[in-house]
Amino acid sequence: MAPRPLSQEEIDAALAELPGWESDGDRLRRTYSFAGHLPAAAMVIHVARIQDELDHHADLLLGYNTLAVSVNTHSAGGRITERDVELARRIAAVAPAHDVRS
Ligand SMILES: C[C@H](O)[C@H](O)[C@H]1CNC2=NC(N)=NC(=O)C2=N1
Repeated sequence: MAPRPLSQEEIDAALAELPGWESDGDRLRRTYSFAGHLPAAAMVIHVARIQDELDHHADLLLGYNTLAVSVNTHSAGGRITERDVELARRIAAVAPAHDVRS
């Protein structure tokens, strides 16, 4: 069964516990900055492992020292669900180990 889209109140409550993450209503987003390119690239691999574990996959855009993460739930028509919040929480939990600068 497809997960249920979250209400705006549920999204706001989730974002209150996810510093630096934001939403345009249809996606959860955050851009992380790192000390250089290799830390940013290593974060991609770490996020990819989490995504395969959760079977839930964000769009990732790797820059020189940045990684932009943007996620919604395809099976919910591109809306935000608890699966997106769970992925964001997992990413937020590992980010400090990658020398995030902002
Ligand atoms: C078959 C597989 O479980 C689905 O395609 C998964 C994979 N990753 C996914 N990722 C995202 N962001 N949304 C989905 O609905 C989704 N579905």
